[in-house]
Amino acid sequence: MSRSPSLPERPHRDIDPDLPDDERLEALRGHYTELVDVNAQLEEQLEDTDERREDLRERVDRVERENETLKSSSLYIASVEDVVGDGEVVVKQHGNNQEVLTEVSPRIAERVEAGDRVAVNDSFSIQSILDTETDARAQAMEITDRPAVSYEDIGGIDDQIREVREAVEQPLTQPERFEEVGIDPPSGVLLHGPPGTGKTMLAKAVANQTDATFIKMAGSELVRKFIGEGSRLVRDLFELAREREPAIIFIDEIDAVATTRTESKTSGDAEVQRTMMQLLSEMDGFEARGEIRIIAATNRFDMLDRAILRPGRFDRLIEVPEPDRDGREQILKIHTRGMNVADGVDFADLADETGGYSGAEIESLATEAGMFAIRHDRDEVHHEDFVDAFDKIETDDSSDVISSAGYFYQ
Ligand SMILES: Nc1ncnc2c1ncn2[C@@H]1O[C@H](COP(=O)(O)OP(=O)(O)OP(=O)(O)O)[C@@H](O)[C@H]1O
Repeated sequence: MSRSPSLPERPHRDIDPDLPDDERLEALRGHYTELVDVNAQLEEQLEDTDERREDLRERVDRVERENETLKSSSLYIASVEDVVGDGEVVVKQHGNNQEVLTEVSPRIAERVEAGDRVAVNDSFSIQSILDTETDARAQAMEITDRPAVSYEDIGGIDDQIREVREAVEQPLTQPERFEEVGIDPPSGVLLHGPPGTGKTMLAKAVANQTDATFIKMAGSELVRKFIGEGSRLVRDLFELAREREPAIIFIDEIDAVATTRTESKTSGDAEVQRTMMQLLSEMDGFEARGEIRIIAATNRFDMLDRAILRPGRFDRLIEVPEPDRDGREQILKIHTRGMNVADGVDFADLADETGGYSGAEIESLATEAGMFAIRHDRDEVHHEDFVDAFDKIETDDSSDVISSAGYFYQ
C-alpha cells in the first residue's frame, strides 16, 4: 500500500517592518506566490487522498462480500445444549451429534439460550442464531446412522429385495465385482408403487445391511418458496452424503420435483425445474462406483419427467406393488411377531380377507386388533379381535383410506 505523501513545508517569511515600502511589497508578493504554490500542492494531495479513500472503500466492500460468502458457505447447523456461563456454551452439531464446548462472542452471548438452533463455522464458533426459516434446511433432512430395519422385517416383496440388493447393496459391499466385470453399477434406483408398500423400509434395510448412513429427504421439502433454496438443499444433501460415506440418499416423493413439464411457465415451475436440474447435475457428476448410493421413490410414476430415467440417472426401475395374498400373510406375521397372539388366529383367512391392503394398512390392522384385546381385558389377541379390527377399519375408511391405495397409482 502506498504511504501518504508528506505535507509541503509551510512557507514562513519574516518581513522587516522597517524596510522601505517597495521592498516590503516585493517580499509580500514573494510570500503570496509561495502560499499559492503550497495551496496548489495541498489541493493535489487532497484529490489523491480522495481517490485512495475511494479505492480503499471498494476493497473493504469486496473483502466484506468475500467474508460473507465464506461464512455462508461453510456453516453447520447445531443446537445449543447448555449455556455454561462466562460466554461458553455446549453445542451439538446436527448430523453427527458431536458435542463441543465453544465460546460465544459477546454480541451473541446475551441472546443465546439452551435449545436454540445456531449456525456454527468450522471451529464451532457460533455465527448466528437461526430463525425458523433458515432452520427449515436442517429439518428437511432425516439422518439415521444405521436404521433399525432389516430385510426380515419386509414381507411379500422378495423379488424387489433381491433387485435392490443387487443394484444398491452389492456396489457398496463388493465394488470389485463390478470392476472385474467392467461395468458401472446403476447410478440411481427408482422404487415406484402405491403408498405404504415398503419402499422406505427397503431403502432403510439396505442402509442397515451396509452399515451406511441413511439420509432421507422428501421431494416436497425441495419445493421451496425462495429462488435457489431447492437447489441449495440438493447441494447440501449430496455434500452431507459425501461427509458421511458410506451413505444411502433416499429421496421420497421424487415426483414433487420431477413431474412432466406443464405448459404453464410460472416462476414456481421454473424454480422446481432448477431444483431438478441441480439434482440431475449432482447425479451426473457422481462417482458410479463410489460409496454413496441414491434411491428415490414415487407413488406417481405416470407423472414423472422421463429425463430423470435416462441412463446414468435413475436407470434402474423397481416396481413395489401391493402385496398379494401370500405377501399379506407374511406381513401379518411380521407385524404380530412381537404380539401375544392366540393359537387360533388364522393368518391365511385374514390374508384372504384383506385383499387390496398395503403393508402399512396391515400393520394398522394388527395394532387395532391388539387394541380390541386390551378393550376386552385380555393379554392375548384372538382371531375375533382381528375380525373386529378389520370391520372397524372398513367402516371408518370405507370411502378413503383403503380405496386410496389404488387411487393415485395407475
Ligand atoms: N412389505 C412390507 N412388509 C412389512 N411392513 C410393511 C411393508 N410395507 C409397509 N409396511 C409397514 O408400513 C409402514 C410404512 O411403509 P413404508 O414407509 O416403507 O412405505 P412406502 O412405500 O415408503 O410408503 P410411501 O409411498 O407412502 O412413502 C412401515 O413402517 C411398515 O410398518
